[in-house]
Amino acid sequence: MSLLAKVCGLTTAEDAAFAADQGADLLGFVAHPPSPRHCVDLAVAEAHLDRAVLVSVAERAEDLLEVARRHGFRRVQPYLPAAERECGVALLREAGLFVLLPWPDEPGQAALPADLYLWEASPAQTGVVGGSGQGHGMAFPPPGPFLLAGGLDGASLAPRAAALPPSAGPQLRGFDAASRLESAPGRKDAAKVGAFIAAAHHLEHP
Ligand SMILES: O=C(O)c1ccccc1NCC(=O)[C@H](O)[C@H](O)COP(=O)(O)O
Repeated sequence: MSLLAKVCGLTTAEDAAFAADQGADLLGFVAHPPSPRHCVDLAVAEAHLDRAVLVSVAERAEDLLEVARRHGFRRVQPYLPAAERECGVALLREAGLFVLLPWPDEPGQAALPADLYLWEASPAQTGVVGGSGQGHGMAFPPPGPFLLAGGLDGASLAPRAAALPPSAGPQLRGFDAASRLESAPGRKDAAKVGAFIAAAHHLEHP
């Protein structure tokens, strides 16, 4: 079974079209103004709704849902305050959205149900929410199938997959990368994007 490639932090129609043409399975569009990968015009995602993911840092799930509906997103990656997370994720799933739930590599998280988890570096480690370009210790695996993220690019997929804890390997469904695929903050490098997607699709499921 081929593993998935999610290219995250797309900000322009050109970069999104290139990643889609290269065969990216999922395309992430970030709604978080402090990020260099904030997508000012989420309408660019509307040409790719078959694989677009709304990646949003929001205080309330209702706000995220409103943005998702306005643009037609069918998948969301919600970053919600801890107190909102359980109810918010339930609300988004009840609304029929596919939830790719961020799972930072840190202890003590509630095992909320989700369609897929995104195992990424903890903000306590990186100092930022979401994309940081930093890997993590892979010490606290998600409770279900996941995409592995955190400082990945085409060259690092195979060694990182090989270093997964044995219990986590069977749950690996693919990879996500953002900042190490850039030529400048917020813009993707075509060669790096192509190499990442090819490497993900080349790997066999463990
Ligand atoms: O990429 C961002 O700047 C970002 C900002 C706010 C929320 C989420 C964000 N990215 C989410 C992702 O899915 C990243 O691709 C993932 O954490 C890996 O990032 P990177 O280590 O930069 O490859």
